[in-house]
Amino acid sequence: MDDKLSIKIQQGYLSVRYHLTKYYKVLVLFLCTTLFVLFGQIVIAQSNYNLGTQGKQRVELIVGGDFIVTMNEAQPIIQNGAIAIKDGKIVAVDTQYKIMTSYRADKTLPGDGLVLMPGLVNGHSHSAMVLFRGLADDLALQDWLENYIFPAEGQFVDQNFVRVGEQLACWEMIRGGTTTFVDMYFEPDVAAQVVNECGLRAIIAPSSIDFPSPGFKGWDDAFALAIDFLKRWKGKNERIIPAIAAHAPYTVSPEHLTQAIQAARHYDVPLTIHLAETQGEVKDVQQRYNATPVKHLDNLNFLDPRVFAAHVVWPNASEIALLAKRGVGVIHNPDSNLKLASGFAPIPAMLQAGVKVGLGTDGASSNNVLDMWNAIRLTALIHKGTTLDPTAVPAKTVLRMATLGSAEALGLSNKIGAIKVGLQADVIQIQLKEPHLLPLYDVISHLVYAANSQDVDTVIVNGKVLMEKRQMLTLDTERIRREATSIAQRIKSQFRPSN
Ligand SMILES: CSC[C@H]1O[C@@H](n2cnc3c(O)ncnc32)[C@H](O)[C@@H]1O
Ligand SMILES: [Zn+2]
Repeated sequence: MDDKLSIKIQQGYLSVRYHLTKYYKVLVLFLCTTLFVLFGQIVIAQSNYNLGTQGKQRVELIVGGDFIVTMNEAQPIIQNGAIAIKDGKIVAVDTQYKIMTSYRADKTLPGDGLVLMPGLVNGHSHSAMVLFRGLADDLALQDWLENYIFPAEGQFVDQNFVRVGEQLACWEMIRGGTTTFVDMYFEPDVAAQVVNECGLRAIIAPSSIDFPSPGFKGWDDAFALAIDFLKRWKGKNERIIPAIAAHAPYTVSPEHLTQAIQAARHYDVPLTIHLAETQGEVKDVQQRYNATPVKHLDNLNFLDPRVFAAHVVWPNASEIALLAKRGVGVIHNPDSNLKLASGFAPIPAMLQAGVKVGLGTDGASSNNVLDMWNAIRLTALIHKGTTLDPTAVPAKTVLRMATLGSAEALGLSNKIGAIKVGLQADVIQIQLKEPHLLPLYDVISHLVYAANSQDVDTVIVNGKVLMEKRQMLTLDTERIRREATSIAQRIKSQFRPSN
């Protein structure tokens, strides 16, 4: 029958019928069935979703990785893993399947082609010195410090210098996967404000030294400001830990070193110092105090677990034993030690003795980058060369030093340094797809010997994403570039070294 409309009067009603061909009847039947099936599927999906989300715990963030390198002895590497983050802390570490079926998150950062690991902990830096990057190279420590750096600091370091320098340093550190750093410098309130805004975690240790430094006549006024700073900041911000810094045994008198450690104990804060950095320092301290630098500090009752010392290139065997016994942390800065020709710190012997050893970059005018991947790679290489032993400081040990090792040395391992339930969520994702990371046999090997700072894909501190897929989220990088360039122009035209 042809399609046609027929209108009839049937039993008193007006009947409108549309006569369809066989072909159209099949089509209508097909459409109705499809609609019915689709509707059924929507109902089933909705009830599955309700069932799924009802049983799932809500978290803020889920972060995945093809591998999680945890630094937790109990579960060192998890394949196809993920973590759940709530209130800035890690609340679960497991396989992706377990995490995805147990938690629902406001945001998920999938882990395909990525390693998830603890953020890097830079145990020694002078952040704002990035503005002196490349100003004085190829010099020995004393010449570099006395004739170039101290004069430059006297001439240019002020609040604006530290604000811009700190921002530039934080930008560089976030790009490279550093999530916590130690800042031993000037203008601590400005530094703390920048750290607060950019989202990193930092120990901020205002410098005290026995002679004039930017803004100070000498030790007394510098130390008074340091105490004032720590009284105002201690316990105020989860990510900002105030500390005390005494420059070094050759620039701070025994009375002032004693004052520093007493204050650190009284206010219960960390204390940091440059120690046994060069052979010249060992000679100088020996002559003045009739003791080698570590022994000199021990004679002053200075050494305890709240102290962490940068460099320690020239300790003798009994001093290494003393550092281990007193629980002092040591921060190894291989780039700086090589560039200033200070020497090779006896890291294998210190690890063997049980010293808490972490890694740092030092300032960007003795390095010249705040790049922990360089420090990791150098540490894994130079000690093999100096000991003629290829098993010295293996890859796994170095990666531990850059994360949990530094955290232990700084007294922060109850908060950071590993991917473990209860610790703060300071984690990074590293890409594994670029050619220098292919093929992949051993993820730890790649992280130590092949990866670099540009492989850092995403950075999270305290559960907050600071860089996502290399996109900076908390700093105005264009403005920082402009301001840093303008300060550098002034330094270039006005700086006069003192020799
Ligand atoms: C008082 S701490 C800040 C002070 O230390 C200077 N400094 C930077 N790097 C080093 C180093 O390797 N050894 C000794 N002193 C260093 C920095 O320029 C500040 O003046
Ligand atoms: Zn230093």
